[in-house]
Amino acid sequence: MSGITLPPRTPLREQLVQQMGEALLQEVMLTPKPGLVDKRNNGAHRDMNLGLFVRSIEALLPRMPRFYDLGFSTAALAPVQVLPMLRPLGLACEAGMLHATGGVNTHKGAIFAFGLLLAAAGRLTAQQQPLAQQPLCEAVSQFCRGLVQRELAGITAPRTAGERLYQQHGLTGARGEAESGFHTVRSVALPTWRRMMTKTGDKAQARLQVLLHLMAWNADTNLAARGGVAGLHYVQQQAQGLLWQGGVSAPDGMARLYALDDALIARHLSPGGSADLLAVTAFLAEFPVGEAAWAAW
Ligand SMILES: CC(C)(COP(=O)(O)OP(=O)(O)OC[C@H]1O[C@@H](n2cnc3c(N)ncnc32)[C@H](O)[C@@H]1O)[C@@H](O)C(=O)NCCC(=O)NCCS
Ligand SMILES: Nc1ncnc2c1ncn2[C@@H]1O[C@H](COP(=O)(O)OP(=O)(O)OP(=O)(O)O)[C@@H](O)[C@H]1O
Repeated sequence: MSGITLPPRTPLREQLVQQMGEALLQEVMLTPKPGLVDKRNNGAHRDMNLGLFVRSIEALLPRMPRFYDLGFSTAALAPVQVLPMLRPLGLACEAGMLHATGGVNTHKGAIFAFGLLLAAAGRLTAQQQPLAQQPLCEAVSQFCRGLVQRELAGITAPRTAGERLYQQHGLTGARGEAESGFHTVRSVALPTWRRMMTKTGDKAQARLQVLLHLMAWNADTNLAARGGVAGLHYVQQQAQGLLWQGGVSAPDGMARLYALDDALIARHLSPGGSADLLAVTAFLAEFPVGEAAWAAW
């Protein structure tokens, strides 16, 4: 593209893409995740398994630096002008995912979220702003300003689950979460992560507790697409009940988690959106990075 200033191939860009890959791998390997693909089973999915997720991640990562580069080279533009330029990259990523998975949607939500986050990181770096959680999420929110109103409010013939669920129930899904600057991640998941890491330092247990909190409060359109609003509320109530009884740290916490896994599988329910936000939480937990990390010392 002529006239576009691309960033130098800095270690920072490669570090961020590596952090994204690690976050996605940690998410799918975490076990037991109720209703989701993990090392114990394929959750409520007939068309997915662990190997497919790993192949999908391997297919996605080489495409992700483009989001950072576009965020960097468009740093002088108004944020709302950037999202339409990111969309083709996102759709190409989805095509790459579907090619790698034989047509199975493993990371649609993750591509959207991480494409925005990497573009935000590129924008902040070009603007010499600190790479920390708050400015990163604020930049994502600015990219997506008006997205729900623009893409969902006027829908007459819904083509996707997300569009249908907005029309029927006003659920905003991945778009709403991104436009809010990942509010659920910042207000629920990251505080839970920090609290658990301070309390026990056990990363696996902290991630399971984060997932439970996300399942308890996130309006996950994957659940609503599979089980209607009743299915979404069932999972939220079950997760809230488990947390109320002490969560994963309770003496019978893990046994209750396995039982919830079996219950969601029996009901064909999969909290895929919460799984995506779990990966976003793991990614953001690494920030501040770069100069901001040194400045934070
Ligand atoms: C914006 C997209 C992902 C919305 O897709 P869709 O209409 O199916 O919406 P929906 O929100 O139901 O689901 C998408 C995925 O998001 C995840 N998800 C569901 N609910 C939530 C939630 N509350 N919070 C976060 N993620 C969620 C699920 O894994 C789901 O598979 C899609 O339309 C799209 O534009 N994809 C191309 C990628 C792109 O635009 N990238 C450019 C920005 S980088
Ligand atoms: N470990 C995981 N297991 C299952 N789904 C996950 C996992 N991690 C993330 N997800 C998310 O959940 C989505 C898969 O859920 P689901 O299969 O309900 O979506 P779908 O493919 O759109 O629906 P359907 O399979 O009914 O056509 C993926 O797009 C992904 O965003």
